[in-house]
Amino acid sequence: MAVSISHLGYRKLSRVIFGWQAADRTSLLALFILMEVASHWLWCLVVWWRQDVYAPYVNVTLLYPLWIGVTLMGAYSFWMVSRLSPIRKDNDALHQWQAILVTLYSTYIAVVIVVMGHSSLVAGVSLVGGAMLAMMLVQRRYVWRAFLGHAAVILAVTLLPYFGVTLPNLRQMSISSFPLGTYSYLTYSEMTAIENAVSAAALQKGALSWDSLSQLRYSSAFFWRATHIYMALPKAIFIIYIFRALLSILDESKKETLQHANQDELTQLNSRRYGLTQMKQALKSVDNQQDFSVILLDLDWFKDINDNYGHDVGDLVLAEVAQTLRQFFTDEAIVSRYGGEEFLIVLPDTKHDSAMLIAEQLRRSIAEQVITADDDITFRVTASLGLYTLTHGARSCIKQAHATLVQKEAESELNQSQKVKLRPNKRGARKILTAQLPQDICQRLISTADKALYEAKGRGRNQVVSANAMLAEEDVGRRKKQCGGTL
Ligand SMILES: Nc1nc2c(ncn2[C@@H]2O[C@H](COP(=O)(O)OP(=O)(O)OP(=O)(O)O)[C@@H](O)[C@H]2O)c(=O)[nH]1
Repeated sequence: MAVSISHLGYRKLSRVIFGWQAADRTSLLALFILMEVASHWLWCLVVWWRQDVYAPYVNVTLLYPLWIGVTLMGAYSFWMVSRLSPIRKDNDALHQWQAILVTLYSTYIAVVIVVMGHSSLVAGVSLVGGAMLAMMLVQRRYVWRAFLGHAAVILAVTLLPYFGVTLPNLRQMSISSFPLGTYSYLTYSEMTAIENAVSAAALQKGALSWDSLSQLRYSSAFFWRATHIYMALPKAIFIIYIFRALLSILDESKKETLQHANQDELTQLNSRRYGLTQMKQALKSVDNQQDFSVILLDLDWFKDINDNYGHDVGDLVLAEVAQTLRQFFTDEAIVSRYGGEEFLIVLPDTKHDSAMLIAEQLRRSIAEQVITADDDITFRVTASLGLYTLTHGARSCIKQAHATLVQKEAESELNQSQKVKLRPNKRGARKILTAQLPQDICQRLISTADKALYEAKGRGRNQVVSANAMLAEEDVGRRKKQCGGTL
């Protein structure tokens, strides 16, 4: 459990704590319990010390066993703080200790609440807050069981007096005037009723005067309410503070995870998966009159760069080319690292001729770029590019062909169901309504661009080849029939 000065600070400290091993976090829970128990011990000390003032409302005879119990729990928590870290490797033992710690603490706090006089404030904070804090630090199933046990105790404490069971309570009252003539044993409910009456009397005029305030200060009502606030409020603030830290850490780690999933670490471009997701979305949002272009770019002889200059230099080249791509394109283009030294560029709403022009300019920019690996090593790289533009005409043709296919499938499904006298499948009918572009349309576009890229490599590299032009050279009749040859 090493926390250095540099860790101090809300976020850093929380990160360190949640990064700890289970044994250290259990020790930390024991430390929190120790702190709470110490505050109870202090309360016992003050009441014992000022018996002269508090004797009218505190049953001092019961204070001693409570104080002993608090001391024992404190000693146990203290021992746990130092005991747990060394057994970090023994999982079974650690889990046993965690179960014992949460059970003992739940029992302890339930007894304290009963003996000090249960109030909804203390019971609520202990029940919910204690469980929340413990769940962040130790095995959740133990805390859940302890929480249920604790809830049962609170329910029992609330109901038992109605069945004539009197629970031991530190609260007592000796009143020499109204409403009782002499000291008398009162139940917890009777005492709180009197305390409420005293408070109401003090507040009768709607505002608290100094006289009534001092009258209240020395009353049992004030003492016990102050006690409950002392027990519950710091604990509530502390737990909410820790919970806030946990949530902010969760937010940060969610952001980090998303970034890792969506961004390629080396090039800082979109990852392949995120690039494809964005491409799918872009394809959905282009309107009926817009063309959609896809470029696949692959660096030439990249293996040689790795072999000649080393893998680090290869990485540097990838990062520099990625930088060129970022500078070259506007935000509308979707640029992602598709594979090792392959990049996918999606240009929504871009016609074939404009896309060819862009691809050619890009090829030239990369070829002109001088890579400086070390002070004395400079070289250039080239790239081959394959381009395919899905024209709006081809797109509606594909949609239509796909809709026909889906309809045929649905009809055959319907016939099949009627043959075996099954109820027609509603999904089949819905398919017809939602049929748009086929699910694998992105892969089809990319593989068409890939064919053009392969052709560019075959033609000697460092050039742009259009898949549309390649397809145009193929059998026109077949292409017309099938909406663009290979697609
Ligand atoms: N440094 C580095 N190399 C990578 C990375 N990813 C893939 N490579 C390497 O890229 C090289 C790709 O080699 P090839 O597929 O033969 O391609 P090429 O040498 O560029 O040849 P052509 O594509 O035919 O021009 C392989 O040696 C991979 O190990 C990476 O992230 N960093």
